[in-house]
Amino acid sequence: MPYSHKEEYNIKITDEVRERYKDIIEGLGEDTGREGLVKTPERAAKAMMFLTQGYHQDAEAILKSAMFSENYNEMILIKDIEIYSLCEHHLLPFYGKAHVAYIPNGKIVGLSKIPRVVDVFARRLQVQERLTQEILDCIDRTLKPQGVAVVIEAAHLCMMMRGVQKQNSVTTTSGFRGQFEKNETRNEFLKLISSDLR
Ligand SMILES: Nc1nc2c(ncn2[C@@H]2O[C@H](COP(=O)(O)OP(=O)(O)OP(=O)(O)O)[C@@H](O)[C@H]2O)c(=O)[nH]1
Ligand SMILES: [Zn+2]
Repeated sequence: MPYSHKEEYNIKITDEVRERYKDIIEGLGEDTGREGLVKTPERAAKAMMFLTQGYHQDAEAILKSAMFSENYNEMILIKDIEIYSLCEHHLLPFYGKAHVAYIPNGKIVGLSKIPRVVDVFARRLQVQERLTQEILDCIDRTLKPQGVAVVIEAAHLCMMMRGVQKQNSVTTTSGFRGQFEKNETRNEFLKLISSDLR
């Protein structure tokens, strides 16, 4: 069966990334011919393609695919969304939780679409601040809610395995728009994300 344009593109890029990984592994002094490493450049290329697939995904379209008119004017909070991203400085993972809330303005969105949007932006080379902002902007622009809030708490392997080697530090970033710029709403959101209720 002939490959589609997208599949052909993916195969070409994976081939190129595989060859670069081979160079890197050999540059580190390893033998890419030994049994355990023969398929490693290919596996690593596929893993990296998976971890950066967000470049080829459209977060706005994901939200638009499940927007429904609904007269609900309270906060909707999806908390503890696990995130795995790659720090753009060291290409090492950072991981943790995202908490996303919005107050609708006539439209709600299918619940699963929020974590999907989080993944689209997490699966790119990132800094935590931009990841937070991109999720916030996308929901604000597409859903046009009365307010939106995003908090991300994450541990960075580049600060744990190397560099300053701090094992327990957690970085928190946040963004608030519309109603969440008011202290009362923001505090309600912050209280809800700190509760253990599931
Ligand atoms: N603001 C921000 N910085 C990040 C993030 N991920 C990694 N970094 C930081 O990016 C910085 C890069 O600084 P450099 O001095 O160029 O790199 P480096 O010599 O490897 O720095 P050290 O990690 O301190 O050893 C480091 O301070 C990292 O901690 C992130 O998501 N946001
Ligand atoms: Zn880093």
